[in-house]
Amino acid sequence: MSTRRRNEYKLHYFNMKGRGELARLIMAYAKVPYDDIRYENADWLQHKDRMPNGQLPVLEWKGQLLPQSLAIARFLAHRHNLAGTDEWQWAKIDAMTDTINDTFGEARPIFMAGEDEGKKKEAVDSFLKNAIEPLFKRLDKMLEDNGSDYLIGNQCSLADLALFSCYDFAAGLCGDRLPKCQHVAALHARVGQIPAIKNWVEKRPATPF
Ligand SMILES: N[C@@H](CCC(=O)N[C@@H](CS)C(=O)NCC(=O)O)C(=O)O
Repeated sequence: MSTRRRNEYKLHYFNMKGRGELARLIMAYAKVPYDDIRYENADWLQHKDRMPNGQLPVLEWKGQLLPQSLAIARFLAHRHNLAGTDEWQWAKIDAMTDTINDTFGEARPIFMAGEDEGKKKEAVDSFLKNAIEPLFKRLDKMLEDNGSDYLIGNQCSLADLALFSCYDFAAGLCGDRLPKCQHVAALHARVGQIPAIKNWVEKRPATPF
């Protein structure tokens, strides 16, 4: 009989950062072991009907399946001390996380372009111009004005991990074309230096974007 303890959580997603990496980052930050289940595109249709919305990510906890990346992130943030110090701060963290997460929808045409390099370039240009540049510029100004090391309040929260995840996702798609926003880049570096996050980034499976 195996004495190995089962992990409390299972995260179901594809082998990409996308909408799943935020949950992985939270669990890395909280040092919670979990099953990081990654589906290959070719196998996905076999599993699709088993998922509540027919999409991923899905968090499995106590035999139940929770869809929606932000519902998953909020649940984990509340359980692992990333939800701020009071209800108002949480509302601001939540709003910021939503705002950052909106960029994933804007990246969809890049994936829809398939092998068409011309279309792909157009979609990357549009993603940068319409989603990433306005977001990063707004956040850069906000960080400069609030003088804090973090987006909301004075400690790392879900919003900072969302920014870290979005930054890496955008870098994976746009490379060195990311806008140069010094406060945003400094926050990304600061989060990347948190030992548990650094450890995850160094050890995680190769994950393109
Ligand atoms: N609003 C959902 C969107 C989920 C979503 O679009 N998932 C995509 C991957 S990022 C997916 O499962 N695509 C495969 C499919 O729809 O069959 C969330 O935030 O989790």
